[in-house]
Amino acid sequence: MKVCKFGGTSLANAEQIRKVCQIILNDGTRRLIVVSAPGKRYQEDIKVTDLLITFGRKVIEHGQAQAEWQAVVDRYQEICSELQLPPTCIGEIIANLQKLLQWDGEDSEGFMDVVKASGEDNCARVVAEYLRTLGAPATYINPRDAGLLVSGEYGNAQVLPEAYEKLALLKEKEGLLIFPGFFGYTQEGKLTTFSRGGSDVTGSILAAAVRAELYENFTDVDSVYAVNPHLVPNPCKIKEITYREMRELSYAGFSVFHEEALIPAFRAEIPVCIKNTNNPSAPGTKIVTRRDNSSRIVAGIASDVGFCRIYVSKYLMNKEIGFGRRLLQILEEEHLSYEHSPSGIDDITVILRQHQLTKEKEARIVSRIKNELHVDDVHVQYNMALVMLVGEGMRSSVGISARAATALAIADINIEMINQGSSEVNLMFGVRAGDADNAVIALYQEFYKEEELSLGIC
Ligand SMILES: Nc1ncnc2c1ncn2[C@@H]1O[C@H](COP(=O)(O)OP(=O)(O)O)[C@@H](O)[C@H]1O
Ligand SMILES: N[C@@H](CC(=O)OP(=O)(O)O)C(=O)O
Repeated sequence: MKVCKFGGTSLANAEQIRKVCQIILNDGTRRLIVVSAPGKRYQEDIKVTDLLITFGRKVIEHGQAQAEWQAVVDRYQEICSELQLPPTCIGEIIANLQKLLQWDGEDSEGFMDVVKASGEDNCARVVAEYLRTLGAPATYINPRDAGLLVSGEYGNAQVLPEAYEKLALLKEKEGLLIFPGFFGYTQEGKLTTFSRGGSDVTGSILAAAVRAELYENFTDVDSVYAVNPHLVPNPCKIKEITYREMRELSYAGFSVFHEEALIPAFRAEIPVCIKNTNNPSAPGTKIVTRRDNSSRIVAGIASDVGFCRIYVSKYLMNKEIGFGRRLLQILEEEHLSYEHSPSGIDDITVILRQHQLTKEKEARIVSRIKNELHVDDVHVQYNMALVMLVGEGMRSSVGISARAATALAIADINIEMINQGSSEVNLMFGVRAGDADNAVIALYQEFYKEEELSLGIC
């Protein structure tokens, strides 16, 4: 059995849904299908999930949001009528969406998750209905009935280990199973969504649970590229990439596959393939345990913005037992997660996602670090980007850091921090956010030279 996930771009309108259903029907082993909510139909369009978020926020703030609600209804109405689905289908969807208008004013975060999840839930109903009109035995599956149990952190659910046993029973069901992505239920029965882009996570969990022969993730590009295709035209295609490389690149900004989607598939050793709904015969990108890295040492280059760093210096820090622990404990007590912490003899930098910090929190942390750790200097710097070179082959290659640093110097980019992951699969540079794109381009030119591209090494 194959598990297939179709992203929002693959389900944006009736024409795309027709393509998706053809892909499903072309291969009898594609039986467990995960769908996202309809995505953008064109560049300036708005994804259904974003329409729903605007709707939910307005309901919370003003008690009603009729125009925003109608915008969501219109998207489904257009799809259902173009697919010529029986009127009961849109009737059921409108009834589901009407329930969202009757919020009782309690638990606004829980309400937002219910609102967001309705995007995938209704889309799964549409896809199942359309497949039935084509004569295929398709059933909509409710994640609660199927046992997709998750933790209760709204907007950031994590699958619970006990979910897998129940989900494995899906294998025994007949016909095509259409499963809405992006959400599950807590033990207490509360709907909770994964973080944004989380339908990839649902697909990976299901693939692991049913021990799928393959997890196919359908999107709108022919493959994963060595660099974001919006930054470099026609970048090198990645044919094979390891789970670890993909995990690092997803973390660092490859939005094509959710960073949390690798672990379930990896642990269950399920091969993953990223493919294009608009060009399904293209081989796509395979995510594998091992790859031959002799031809391509650097697998990919990514960047992400929105980081800040807390710089702390104190003479003889290296000799002070427990300094690092006490510093990180302050962050823990302030409910902050940190990403990295490169250090020197007398100083240490802690890098965080800056959305976690408010001005008040920053002031409190700085004052606690000063007063409790008696440091010489502490300051916070915002708007950093992390630029990451990733490749399993880097571990055994001499001179990668030197080449990267030289390329950045030639591009006149100031490196504010360098960090090499302990596994030596990644090399990370902290730069100003405004330099991130140029840094990626400079590194791409260094590691993917014209002549190599023309030799067909990519
Ligand atoms: N390195 C990369 N390789 C391929 N696509 C990338 C990369 N980095 C960013 N992307 C973007 O990811 C997009 C696909 O992800 P997403 O929009 O989440 O798709 P879906 O709606 O199918 O889930 C592509 O259209 C592309 O613009
Ligand atoms: N629809 C959700 C979940 C998702 O995975 O979407 P997509 O497949 O379009 O990235 C979101 O926009 O976050």
